[in-house]
Amino acid sequence: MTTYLLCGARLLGGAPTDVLLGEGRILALGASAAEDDRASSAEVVEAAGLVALPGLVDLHTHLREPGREDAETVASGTRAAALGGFTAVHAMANTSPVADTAGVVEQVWRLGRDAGWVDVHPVGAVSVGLAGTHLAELGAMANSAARVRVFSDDGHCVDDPVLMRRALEYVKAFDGVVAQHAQEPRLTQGAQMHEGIVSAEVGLAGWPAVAEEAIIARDVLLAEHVGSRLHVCHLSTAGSVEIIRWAKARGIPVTAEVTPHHLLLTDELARTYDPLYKVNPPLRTDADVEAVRAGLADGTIDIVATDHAPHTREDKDCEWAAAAFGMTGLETALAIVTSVMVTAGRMDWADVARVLSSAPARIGRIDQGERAQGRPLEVGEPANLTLVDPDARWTVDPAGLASASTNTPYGGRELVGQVRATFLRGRPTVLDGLAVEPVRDAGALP
Ligand SMILES: NC(=O)N[C@@H](CC(=O)O)C(=O)O
Ligand SMILES: [Zn+2]
Ligand SMILES: [Zn+2]
Repeated sequence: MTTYLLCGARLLGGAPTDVLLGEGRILALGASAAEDDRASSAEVVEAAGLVALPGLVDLHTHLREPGREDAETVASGTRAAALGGFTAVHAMANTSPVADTAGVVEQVWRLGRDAGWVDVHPVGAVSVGLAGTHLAELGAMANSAARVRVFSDDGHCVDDPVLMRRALEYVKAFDGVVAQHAQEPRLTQGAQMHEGIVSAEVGLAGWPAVAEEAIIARDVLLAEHVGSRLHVCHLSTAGSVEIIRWAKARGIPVTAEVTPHHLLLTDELARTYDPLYKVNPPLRTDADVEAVRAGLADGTIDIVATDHAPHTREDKDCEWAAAAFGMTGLETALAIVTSVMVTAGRMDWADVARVLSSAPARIGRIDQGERAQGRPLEVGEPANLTLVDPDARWTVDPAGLASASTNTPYGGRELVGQVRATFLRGRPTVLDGLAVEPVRDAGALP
């Protein structure tokens, strides 16, 4: 088997170190790496100046297969993920058919394994058909080959408090987590964008912050009541950050995610009437952006998740009100976190490794190793890692991205931080910023 010697990589942004990868694992670090017998035949990867991070893990990706292969497939979306530095993604359940049975989650898991770009961990639906009335077969999905641990009706809110309570109780049996799309449906009927000064001025129906905050407040209390893990998807308001901060101080087992777009963009962009900026939850105000940045920096918000939501031209190239909600994000996520948090001095690379790898891996229960304990990149750990040029400036070209859909809101924008290489179990899926080949080794290491 080929071994790879990464020369002079800065582990988590530290001093330059050599890293030897082989047999799917990190074989050696530092001076011993180059001296190791197994390094003599290694392929050398020049990594001077590059930061080595543990392979990124996305807890929230829409891969659209089965059902909307015109927007994305497991193969196209996971190739985009590898180019974005990811080695694992959680595939959301709002497919067609919905991933609400063991059969569908196993299908998605197999498609991911066959594609070989990243590990695909299917998310199971909470309710049958995402309809919000009957609990899906959570246990069967958990016990399937896909080993589902994250359950979500994402795209829809589990608004019935009794169903939410039952789901929280049920997933305890297999250490699962319910990931809530927090949106009070009655408060957001017909809503098109954040409710505020801009919505009033442009004349689009408003989506009040309270529609998100009311559900999060209810759900943290439910999680406390039943003693079960709750995860809050794509939190977007200052008030939501306050509620999570309060809940954590109280010891409630809640985790929260923010998307790159909610860390960067605001509702001012709706003035363009360009549906590229139409997303659920909506882009909020400057004050909200500042609150989610502060919440991420102080650990109130646990992770960054992309909510990569590819849509076809037919679904996006139309007037605002008719367009689908969602934007792509796998290939720009790391650069936005770098630009907004690292270059700005609010987070270091160890923090990036936490919010984009170890914390999402732990929430999704996808491995029990050092990475999940927050100590990635140790000898013996799976060789899932990403090399980033921390200073590279690049301009986003929608046509140059690998996703099958082009609905990125960042076209023409200059970002800092570029993925140069991604390794999945010791094999490169990306080298020199280009996709190499998938890893077809039938799954995880023993
Ligand atoms: N985020 C979005 O705007 N859209 C998502 C659904 C979701 O994440 O709620 C989608 O599936 O398109
Ligand atoms: Zn959602
Ligand atoms: Zn989503």
